Amino acid sequence: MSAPCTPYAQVMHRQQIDLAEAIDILKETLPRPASETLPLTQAAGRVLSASLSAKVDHPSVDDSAMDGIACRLEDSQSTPVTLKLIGESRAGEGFSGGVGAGECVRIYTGAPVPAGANAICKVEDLQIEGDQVTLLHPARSQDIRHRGSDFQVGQEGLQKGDVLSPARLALAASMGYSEVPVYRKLRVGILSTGDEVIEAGQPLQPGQVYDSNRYGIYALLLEMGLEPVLLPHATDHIDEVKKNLQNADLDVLLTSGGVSMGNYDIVRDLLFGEGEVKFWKINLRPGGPALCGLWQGIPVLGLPGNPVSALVVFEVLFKPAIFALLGRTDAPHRKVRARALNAFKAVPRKTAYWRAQLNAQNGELVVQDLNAPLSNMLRGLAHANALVVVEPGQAVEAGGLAEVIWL
Ligand SMILES: Nc1nc2c(c(=O)[nH]1)N[C@H]1C(S)=C(S)[C@@H](COP(=O)(O)OP(=O)(O)OC[C@H]3O[C@@H](n4cnc5c(N)ncnc54)[C@H](O)[C@@H]3O)O[C@H]1N2
Ligand code: MOO
Repeated sequence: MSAPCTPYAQVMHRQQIDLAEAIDILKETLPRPASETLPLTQAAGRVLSASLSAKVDHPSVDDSAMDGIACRLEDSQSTPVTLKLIGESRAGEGFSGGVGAGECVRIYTGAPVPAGANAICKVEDLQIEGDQVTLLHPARSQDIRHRGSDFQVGQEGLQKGDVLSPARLALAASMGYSEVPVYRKLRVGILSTGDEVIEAGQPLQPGQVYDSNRYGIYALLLEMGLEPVLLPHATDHIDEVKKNLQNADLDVLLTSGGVSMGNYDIVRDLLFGEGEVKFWKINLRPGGPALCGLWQGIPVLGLPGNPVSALVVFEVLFKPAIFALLGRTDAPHRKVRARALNAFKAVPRKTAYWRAQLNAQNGELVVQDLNAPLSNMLRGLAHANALVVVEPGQAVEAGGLAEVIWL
């Protein structure tokens, strides 16, 4: 096979950029998703595309926090005291009369507090005989939940960019919404390349490698609430890549492999030759050769083929860019400082992300290397729950404090 032309040659010495700049450029390259309105049962995990204000007060009336009786506070402070039972207030159906001096009304949790009453005594503190109710302990005004004390009409309860967690979906319902505006899921294509890369489960010849990237990327996309579209794997021929992209109807394309300095790095050649390159190469280890651009109007992020590089670039570049694009109100990563149980090396001119285990030990966070430093060593990443971030020239010594992304 003859080597493909390499138009990258003119730019192979282009300056590398920092990760923060790459995140910004990628975000600007990605399309902002449209909104859609979904019923609450279909909106779990989606991102709100507009803020939601309460349509009602909650609670909608002053109601009881306890099953018991409602009475006047002033009648019930020196106990035991006996009051006259004059009626009942049930949740959904209040007592229409008022509570006067020496009187009380049976009440249940969530039922409206009748006019005249301003305290509740719970049933465990009562002796009830016919219409005579003896309070063994004083009634409490704190057991009344006031109208609008959770939220009031017009109050903003959820913000544009909030991810709809179970509790947020429940809040949307209690604010009066049966459907919510959310961003559409971006359709993200996954295309792995490489003559030596074969489908998992097939017999492996020497020199071949199973396509692990497509499954790691697929799961990461699902985890982020995006729609993965698995495209057929392409060998190292630009025409095959183009054929596999036909009619794919994608918002974004993630490729794996073919972005480095080899003669057969065809994703690089496709973007330099027929597309538009936004950036190529980041001051990052692993994942330095990552490439971003447009091909036929589709934003493309070219992930390096090395399995750890592909997944780490997704985590530290693609994920923050998507969060920024959607204006998500949560952070893409939890960042902590932890005591290093071993040294973590710095890499010249590059920010390094070392795969590690983060744990709590004797009241502090500690972090330990997984002894799988190379970017083909998936075993390390698979057992990591953290990435230790080491800036150039700032190696972390054993016993020192490390910056850690908690995965
Ligand atoms: N002369 C240079 N060579 C390399 C450089 C460099 O700067 N100068 N960078 C190295 C770095 S860093 C990385 S990372 C890789 C990235 O290479 P590519 O993105 O071009 O990927 P490939 O060459 O196609 O593959 C690299 C490696 O990964 C394996 N691979 C590829 N696809 C998959 C897959 N889907 N699942 C599992 N494994 C995969 C492939 O067999 C290779 O072993 O370039 C370095 N070289
Ligand atoms: O992206 Mo590479 O990991 O630095 O081998």
